[in-house]
Amino acid sequence: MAATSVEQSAGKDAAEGDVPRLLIRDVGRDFRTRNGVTHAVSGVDLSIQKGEFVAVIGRSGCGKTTLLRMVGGLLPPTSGEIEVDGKRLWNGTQVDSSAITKLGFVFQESNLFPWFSVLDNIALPMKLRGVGKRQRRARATELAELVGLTGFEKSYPRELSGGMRQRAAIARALSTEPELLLMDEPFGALDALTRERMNLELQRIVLETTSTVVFVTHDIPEAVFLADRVVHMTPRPGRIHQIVPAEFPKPRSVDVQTTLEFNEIVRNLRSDIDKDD
Ligand SMILES: Nc1ncnc2c1ncn2[C@@H]1O[C@H](COP(=O)(O)OP(=O)(O)OP(=O)(O)O)[C@@H](O)[C@H]1O
Repeated sequence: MAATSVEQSAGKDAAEGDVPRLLIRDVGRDFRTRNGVTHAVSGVDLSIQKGEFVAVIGRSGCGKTTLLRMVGGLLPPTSGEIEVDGKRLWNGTQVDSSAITKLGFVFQESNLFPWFSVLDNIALPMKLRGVGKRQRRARATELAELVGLTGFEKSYPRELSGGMRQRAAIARALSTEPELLLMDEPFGALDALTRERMNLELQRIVLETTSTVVFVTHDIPEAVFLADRVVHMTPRPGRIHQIVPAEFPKPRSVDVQTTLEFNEIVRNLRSDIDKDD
C-alpha cells in the first residue's frame, strides 16, 4: 500500500474543506556533499488533521529527521511546499516566523538549561514571548503538574532522572500552546520501563491538550501504540512507502499491545522495514 497523493495520505476524519493542521506537498530535500548529492527526502505528500497523532518510522537514514526539520522551520526544502494551518511555512529559504510560533519541539536530548530550575526552563519560551512574570509562573506551575513534576519545580535538570527531564522538555514545548508538536525520538535515550511510562504520560497529555503531534521513532510498537497513523519511510531517496492506520480506541492501556490486531500491525511493519535494505 504505497501512499502517493495528498488525498490518500489525509487523516481519516478530515471533513471536506477542513484546512489541515499540516500539509506537506511533494516535499524534497537534497544535500550536496563531496561524494555527490544525497536525496534525503523526495516527493513526500502528507496531510495531518487537527488533533491527529502521526508517527514516522523507518530505517536509519530514510529522512525522518530531515523531514521533521523542514516541518519545524529549521531546514528549507529543496522542492515542494509545507503549510501549517493553510499558511506557507517556507518562502524559498525564508521561513515564515509567524508560522514558527505555532510549533513546539521535543528532541532526544531534553536540552534544558542546566542553570535554570525546572519552572524557569518551562517558562522560558513564554519569557521570550514577553509573557509577564506572574502569568508565566502560574502557567509553568500548571504545566509542571500536567507532566507530573509537581514538587520538582525548584529542582535543577541535573537533579532529575532522564524521564523527568523529558517531561520538563514536553512541558516547555507545550508552554506556548503550539498548534503542532514535533517530537524527534523523545524517549530514545530512556530505559524500556521509563519509556513505557512516558508513552502513557504522553498519550494522556496529548489527549488533555488536544495536541497534534508528529513523532519520529525507531520503535515500531511505540509508534503503533501512540499514533493514529504510522508513516513508514524508505531510504535512498527518503520517501513515504506506506501509511498504516492504528485504529485502537483512546485512551489506550498497555494491554492493547497484547491484542492480535496490535501485534499483526507491528509484525507486518517490521517485516516490511526488514525488506528496506
Ligand atoms: N546536513 C547534512 N548534510 C549531508 N547529508 C545529510 C545531512 N543531513 C542528513 N543527511 C543525509 O540525509 C539522509 C537522511 O538523514 P536523516 O538524518 O534525515 O535520516 P533519519 O531517518 O532521521 O536517520 P536516523 O534514524 O539514523 O536518525 C542520510 O543519508 C544522511 O546522511
